[in-house]
Amino acid sequence: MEITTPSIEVAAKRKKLWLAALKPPMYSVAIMPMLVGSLVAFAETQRLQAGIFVTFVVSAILILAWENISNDVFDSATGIDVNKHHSLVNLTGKKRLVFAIGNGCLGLGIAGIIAIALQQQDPTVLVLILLSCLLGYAYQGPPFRLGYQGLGEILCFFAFGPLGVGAAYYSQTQSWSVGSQVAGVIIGITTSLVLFCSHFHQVEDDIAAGKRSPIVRLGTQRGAQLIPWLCGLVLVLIVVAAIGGYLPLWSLLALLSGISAIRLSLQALTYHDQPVKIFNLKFYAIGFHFWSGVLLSLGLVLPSVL
Ligand SMILES: C/C(=C\COP(=O)(O)OP(=O)(O)O)CCC[C@H](C)CCC[C@H](C)CCCC(C)C
Ligand SMILES: O=C(O)C1=CC(=O)c2ccccc2C1=O
Repeated sequence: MEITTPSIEVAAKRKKLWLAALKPPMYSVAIMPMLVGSLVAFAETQRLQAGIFVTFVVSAILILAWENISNDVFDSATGIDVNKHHSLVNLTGKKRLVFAIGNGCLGLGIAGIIAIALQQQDPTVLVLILLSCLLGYAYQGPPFRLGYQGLGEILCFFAFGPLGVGAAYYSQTQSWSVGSQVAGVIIGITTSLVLFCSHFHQVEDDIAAGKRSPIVRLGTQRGAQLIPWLCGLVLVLIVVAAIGGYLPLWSLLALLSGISAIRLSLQALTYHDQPVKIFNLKFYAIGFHFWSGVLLSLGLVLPSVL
């Protein structure tokens, strides 16, 4: 039998809390719009500006870090995070420092986007990303706090979808295309699905803090029933985009993510009203987001390399 001392247990628990606070898997939602938008440009033009791509990915990660760090600060003011032990504010007890670090991330992220805009002598990308950040602030910051009204998924759709993917495409081509916007809609829906799935285990805390998340509004059962329909919509859009010629036929590879969609739907339908079992639903949704995005990306690259 393994003997563990209390201090080792405490350290392991603390490490777990820090990992939960920093949410490493979540950063795939920042990378995917950049990857897909840039690869739609590559599929259409056979060119990829690697420096711009890397700068954009790093900036997107920094901007998402700001969103998450400042989320803990704003939520500490409403009392919604009292039971959230992995809130950065609860973990450190240093609200001002946490806020300053978050704002530092935002500053660095925007600096990267400004560098792209300056290199291209074109402010379009900067305007699109500033708009995304504005939506991100409106989600959680005063006086808006639109996430508390259940509007987060709509903001999330536009920020990561048409705006995020559109900005990545524009940074490569300095033009627009229907294909990139169709890809934007697909990424927008899968990203909003992650946010939607993050509410199931928080219904009680949300009601107590006056947050009317979509799951508080719909109830967990109807919320769970919506998930297969949203996954199905994504898969239908992939078929329509590929058959309609907006994306390469190889994009149909992304249909394989249907396996993740089935796992996600089954988990939601089975455990929707059991917080202890449903707390990790958002990671199932990240799985669907990840595989649909990666396989779509593969489908965008393969026609040029085969
Ligand atoms: C912070 C977000 C969700 C967390 O919400 P919640 O308060 O329920 O979570 P906790 O339970 O952990 O407290 C995500 C909010 C997303 C937002 C609507 C849109 C963000 C836009 C980004 C700032 C823009 C990113 C640009 C880019 C990568 C294209
Ligand atoms: O902590 C979370 O639950 C989320 C964090 C986050 O950055 C994000 C971004 C886009 C969609 C959903 C989410 C979260 O759910």
